[in-house]
Order: sequence, then C-alpha cells, then structure tokens
Amino acid sequence: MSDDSQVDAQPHCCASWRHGEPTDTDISIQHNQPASSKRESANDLTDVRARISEAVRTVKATTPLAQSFTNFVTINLVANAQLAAGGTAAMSFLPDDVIDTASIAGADYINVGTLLPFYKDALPQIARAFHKAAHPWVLDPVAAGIGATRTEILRSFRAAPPTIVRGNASEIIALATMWGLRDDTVQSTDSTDSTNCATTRPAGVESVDDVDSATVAARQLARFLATSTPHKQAAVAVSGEIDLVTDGERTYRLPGGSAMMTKITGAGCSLGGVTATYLAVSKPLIAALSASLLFNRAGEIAEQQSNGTGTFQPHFLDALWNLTPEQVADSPIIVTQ
Ligand SMILES: Nc1ncnc2c1ncn2[C@@H]1O[C@H](COP(=O)(O)OP(=O)(O)O)[C@@H](O)[C@H]1O
Ligand SMILES: Cc1ncsc1CCOP(=O)(O)O
Ligand SMILES: [Mg+2]
Repeated sequence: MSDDSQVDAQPHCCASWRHGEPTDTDISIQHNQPASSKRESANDLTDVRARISEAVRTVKATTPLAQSFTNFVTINLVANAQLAAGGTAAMSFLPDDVIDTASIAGADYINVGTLLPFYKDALPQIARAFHKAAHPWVLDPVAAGIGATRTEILRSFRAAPPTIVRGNASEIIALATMWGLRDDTVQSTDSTDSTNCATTRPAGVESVDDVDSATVAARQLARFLATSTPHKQAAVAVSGEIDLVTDGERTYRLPGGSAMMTKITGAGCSLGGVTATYLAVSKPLIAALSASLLFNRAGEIAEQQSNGTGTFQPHFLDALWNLTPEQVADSPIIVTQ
C-alpha cells in the first residue's frame, strides 16, 4: 500500500455501516494527511457508500435495461450477471437495432473481445450515435493492442468516447497509450504498429501488468473521458487482485474477490455488463464502484461454496443475486489521494 493511502478497514459484509458522521475507526489508518483533508476523505467515503447502496437498491427495484454488443464467448454470462444483479439484458450487433434499442436502455455496453469484419464500420457508427444522443455507455477494450481491426475500432472511440472504460491493467494501459494520453511513454512513429506505442505489448484477453502499474494511465484516461463525454462525468475501472476505480480526481482501491475469477471465462466481461446496469441508474464513479464491489463479494462467496471452476460460475451468479445493497456498500474501500 502506498504512503498516500487511507484504509477504510470495514470487515466484509458487516450490515451496520453508519452513514452519519465519520468516527476515528472509519479513518483508522492515515498517512501524512492534514486533519482537514482526512475529514474530507472520510466524509466523501460516507457519501460514496450511501450512493453505492442506493444504486444497488435502485437496480433491484427498477430492473433497468442495459444493452450489450459483446463477444460470443461470454455473452450468456454477461446477460445472466446483469439479470442476477437485478437488471435486464438485450444483446444485439446490428447498428440500427442497437441504436433503436438504446433509446429504451438506461445505458449500453460495448465489448470488443471477438470481432467480425463489419464491426469496423458498425461500432464507430454506434459510438457516434451514442455520443450525439448523450447516451451513457461502458467500453471493455478486451485485448486492446492486438490486431489492426481492433486498434482501428478502439482508436475511433476517441472521438465519441464511452462514459466508463472497464478493463484489466494491460487493456487500460494500451487504450490510454493508443489514444495518445500518456506523456510518460514514447509514441511510436511506425504506422504499422497496431498499438502506436513503443512501450505497450499485446496482452491477449489476460493482463500481463499489475493494477498499480495502470494507475497513471487510468487517471489520464478518466480525465480525458470527463472532458470529452457529453455529461462531463466519467470513470475508469481497472480489475485485478485489488481493483482500482477513478474519476480522474478521486481514486479508490477495492481489495477482495477471488483468483478463481480468472479461471472462468467472462468475469471481466460480465463485470463490464453489470457496470452498464448500474450506469443506467447512477453516475459513472458510483456505477463502477458498485459493480466492482458486488463482484468482489460474489467472488469470495463463490470461492467458499464451489468445488472447482465448473461450480464456481453458478455459485457466483447466486451470490450476485443474493448480496444486499448494505453488504455491497459496506465493503472495504481504500481511498488514495
Ligand atoms: N487475483 C485476483 N484476486 C481476486 N480477484 C480477482 C483477481 N483477478 C481478478 N479478480 C477479479 O476478477 C474480476 C475480473 O477481473 P480480471 O480477471 O482482471 O478481468 P479480465 O477478465 O477482463 O482480465 C474482477 O472482479 C476482479 O476483481
Ligand atoms: C476468451 C475470449 N476470447 C475472446 S473474448 C474472450 C472472453 C474474455 O473474457 P474476460 O475478459 O472476461 O476474461
Ligand atoms: Mg477482459
């Protein structure tokens, strides 16, 4: 943990978090922060927890639709996870269908994990329509940095950007680099280089970087999104052993989950889909935090109850369904300045 961190060391799933004044226990570990700043962080966290609880409760009460244009491998898990969180799902690949359906969806989800030739035109067209309509959407840049077609599609989103980017560390680093947002890396002049960056290597669908190494890229990406998206609010979520969520100003680290989540396919994709479900009812930062916390808690429960990868997924879906708004909102959150 870095020196600028403040740990809110709530035990998992304790149902009695107080949403009132912060106490000394709430801000139990502090590092070199002035008292006024500590209190601001504690007040912010109390407010954030209340909003997370409200988002989780609102999804369960109102079953919002989040539409997905997602990969063929994990499409079923994405839909089932959205339903288990309390939302509804609709999957589509045709631009006219997606754009029409978006008018009745609270948010959309685009995942570039598997590609077909027509996506090169379809996805930029869809992103432009979302931008024009100020329709909120989540991007999962699966395998960012691999292949000219994927790079062309991801580059096109810079002009019509998502409200939230959710990916693993390598994907976040690759996207920030290919959008030219990283002043700490050297850009390649080679036009055949599909990432157009000298320091990022293709990662497949799995991450080869740890979450901490994507912190700067995530903040840069979030700041860019916040200035470029119609609502001027955005978030970036980086998944891994300890997830990171930032709006470019505030950064939160979310410990927990299970390493077993990397042993089934679609934990990241379904996290993106559920992030869109929460984005249908809440602001980007809260949507990203809510989904990541829900997944961490569900992963822990599924690990305890399952007996291998085959049974992990059904236990995981059961836990997504059964976790309460309080259990999600009371989860451990590390505030980083
Ligand atoms: N080592 C780990 N320990 C605990 N949770 C993890 C670990 N790796 C990934 N997760 C969780 O699995 C989910 C998917 O994350 P990740 O595997 O990074 O996504 P992706 O499948 O896109 O690479 C997230 O909820 C994340 O918190
Ligand atoms: C295996 C695979 N291949 C193309 S997309 C995909 C699914 C990736 O899912 P996740 O990123 O959630 O692990
Ligand atoms: Mg992924």
